[in-house]
Amino acid sequence: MLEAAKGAVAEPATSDSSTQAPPRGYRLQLTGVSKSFGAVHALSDVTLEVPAGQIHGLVGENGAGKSTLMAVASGALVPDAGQAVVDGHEIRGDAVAARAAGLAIVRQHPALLPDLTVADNLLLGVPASMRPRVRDSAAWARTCLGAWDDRPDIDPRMRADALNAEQQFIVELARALCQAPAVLLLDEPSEHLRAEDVDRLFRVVRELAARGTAVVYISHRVREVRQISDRVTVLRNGVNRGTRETADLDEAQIIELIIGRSLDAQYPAKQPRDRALVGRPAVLEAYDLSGEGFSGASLIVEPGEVVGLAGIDGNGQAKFARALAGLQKCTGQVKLGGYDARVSNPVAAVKAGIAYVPADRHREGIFPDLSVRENVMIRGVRGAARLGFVSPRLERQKSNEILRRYAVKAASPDSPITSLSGGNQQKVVMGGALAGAPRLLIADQPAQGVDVGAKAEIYRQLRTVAAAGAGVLMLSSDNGELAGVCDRVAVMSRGQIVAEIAGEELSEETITNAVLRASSTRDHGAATARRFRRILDHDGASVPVLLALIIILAVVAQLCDHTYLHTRNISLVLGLGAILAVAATGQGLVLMQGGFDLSIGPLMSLAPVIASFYLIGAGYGYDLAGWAFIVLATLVVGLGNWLLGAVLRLNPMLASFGTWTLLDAIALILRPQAGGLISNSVIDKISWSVGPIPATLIAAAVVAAGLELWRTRTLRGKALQAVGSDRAAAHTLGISARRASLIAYIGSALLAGLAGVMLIGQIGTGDPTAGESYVLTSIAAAVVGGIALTGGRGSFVGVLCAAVLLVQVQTATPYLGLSPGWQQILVALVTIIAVCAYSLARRRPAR
Ligand SMILES: Nc1ncnc2c1ncn2[C@@H]1O[C@H](COP(=O)(O)OP(=O)(O)OP(=O)(O)O)[C@@H](O)[C@H]1O
Repeated sequence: MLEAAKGAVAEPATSDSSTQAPPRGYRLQLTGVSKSFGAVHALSDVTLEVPAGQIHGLVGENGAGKSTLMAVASGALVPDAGQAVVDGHEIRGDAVAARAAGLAIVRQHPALLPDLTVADNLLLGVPASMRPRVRDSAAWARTCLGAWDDRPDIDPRMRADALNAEQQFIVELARALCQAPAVLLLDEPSEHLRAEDVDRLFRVVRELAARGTAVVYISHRVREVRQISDRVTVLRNGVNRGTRETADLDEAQIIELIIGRSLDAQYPAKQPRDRALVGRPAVLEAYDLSGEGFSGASLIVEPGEVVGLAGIDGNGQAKFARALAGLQKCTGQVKLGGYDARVSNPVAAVKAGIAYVPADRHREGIFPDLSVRENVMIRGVRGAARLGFVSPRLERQKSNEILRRYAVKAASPDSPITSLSGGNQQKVVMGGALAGAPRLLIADQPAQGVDVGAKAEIYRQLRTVAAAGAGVLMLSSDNGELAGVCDRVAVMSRGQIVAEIAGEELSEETITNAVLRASSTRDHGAATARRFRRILDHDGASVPVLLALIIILAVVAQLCDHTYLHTRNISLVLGLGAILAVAATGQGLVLMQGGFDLSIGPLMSLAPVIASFYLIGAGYGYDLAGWAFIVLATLVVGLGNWLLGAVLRLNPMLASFGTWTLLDAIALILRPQAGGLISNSVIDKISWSVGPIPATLIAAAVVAAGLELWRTRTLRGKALQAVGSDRAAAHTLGISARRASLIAYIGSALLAGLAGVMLIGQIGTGDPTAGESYVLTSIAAAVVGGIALTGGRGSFVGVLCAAVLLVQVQTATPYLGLSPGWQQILVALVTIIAVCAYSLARRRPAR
């Protein structure tokens, strides 16, 4: 096994190292593994053993159980029966233990945390013993990525959701490779890679195997499995159908083992176009189309024709196709069926009869909250609608027909789409698009991740749709597939169509030649725009803007009324700003991990209420009891919110609404009306200030800066963001969501308690409603400060600035000559503008 030192990455194989004898014995042993999901038996008594240095192909139809088996091996799933052993360590549903034992997995759908940077994703995804110091992570990540590509176009500071599917996959791959794993599981690794990168992958995999890594290689590309693997295991319906030496099998035999019968032909026969279609206007005429990534591209698709778009990824073909589907702006002329058409947006494109199947199934293809049936019908729903009404009977009938035709393996049509295997999800997306009887079908990687049997069915359907008079534009990184299915293939390079191949000339070789001969580009354009976007995208980008707004507002208010910048007024704004800042920081902590806390305001009220009974100058014992009760109350509330939200899994908003009501009631029982004077010595201590700067603001700044450091410089801080960013991916990486929630809720309650204590300095009495206004303003300040309501990102220093700004907006209105009603209007305006600005800055261009 490669030596992977802390903070280092695996050295690329040298001729010396590759000649070392690999360690003996099985590095991966899966014995008698069974796993069911309800009525679906995903695995039944499967045994798979991979010795050191072996590359083991794992093949089978969609839904055969390959990914489930790998999930058991990697600790993501607990088997119902059987055992998984990685390099001598038994693994049972513990991803961290599997990783520590030397297992690395490259999943079909990369488990990346979208709001975190590439460097953070790499850092959190490797075993603890290999992690560098957090502040060295960017340089370390560069080395990790460099192990895959010596000129990586991925900046470790980019957020994962800014990467395209191929780049995301490369990050997942780099994460696995830099661990120098004892066992490497590759689940359909070539689906996201360009042809030349597949060769590189093979090289890397062979080097790892030569050093003793046991590799499991899952793929539907039988030719690749034959090329790379030493032995091959076939799974069918969750059962191991046998393990053989790969060299003993040819492609046809492997296919036969996979589908249980021989496949007549992978590609359908290309019938000549129906005579009736000849002479009809072209389905698509695109003239001189230009947009981001392509220019001057012209293409015609005749009725009955399947046209392919080939080219090295990043040469404009995907963007050209998206522009035709109305998903990207472009100039030029588009005609559909002989008439000028506007495809300026997807609604117009769909109305014009264009159906688009995206390459990125997870981001744009499936509707994860809907069932299999709903996902099928949502694309082809027009076929089941009469006068705008959808007939449930027809919908059921049509969706069942499509599920049957593509042999979609699902427990029931009403199961959630996310319970389907990756390839079955792709079949649903394709089946739905084809059912919509489009005039022009644009399919980007239509057979991605689909098994050989269903691939053949998809190809047949593409030809059938065309034969019926539609036009098909197909994009694929597999030139063999383009040659097999298309009548004509256009090759794109540097955003332009540089060649067209048709008829007898059309073959995998001619396409590959044309692609390689064309000078290509890899989308490095718009680097400046990307740099600017990265600046905007930075979590701390809000801070200078908010500070500038604070100064501008102060100057304007001072110009309107020269008493505005009076020391007392400054002190008041900063004092109130500090209270809101601490409350909003607590709110931000919870929001960042994907929760919500409505109990902050009422908990703030409780502090002065408790203080009004105990902190009244009645002696040391009373003081001690008062402070102890305040701390205890915050801890109990924090723990309660955590139990309800993270353990009992109640909706966090509803759970904390319950706590809010309860706390309100307790405060009102203790003090039905404001009363009870808190001792002056306590108030004086809280209200202490340095010139116009209150001590509370200094405390708020220390809290914000401390949490900011914690968030950016510690693994716990990053883990909290990871949970908010994508709970499922965080779970896969072995990050405990419960622990992150506990930190967030306890932290939030403690900060609410601190804000309540600060409130004592302002009101000096036990007011049971004093904190009420902070329920919503704490959320507003957190959002204006840049914390995403969806979790995963934001800046605590931004929250501090936003709190001061919001208080300043409220206090400046009389100085600006506005009536008190304007206070709320201005706060609402600032919040809405901030939300719009953040969502624009964080919007990702579709890829
Ligand atoms: N979380 C889940 N809930 C319900 N069913 C599931 C779940 N995960 C997998 N399954 C089912 O288990 C079976 C095996 O799925 P698995 O993802 O292992 O197949 P696969 O061989 O990897 O397929 P593909 O080649 O399409 O990726 C499928 O029928 C799938 O629908």
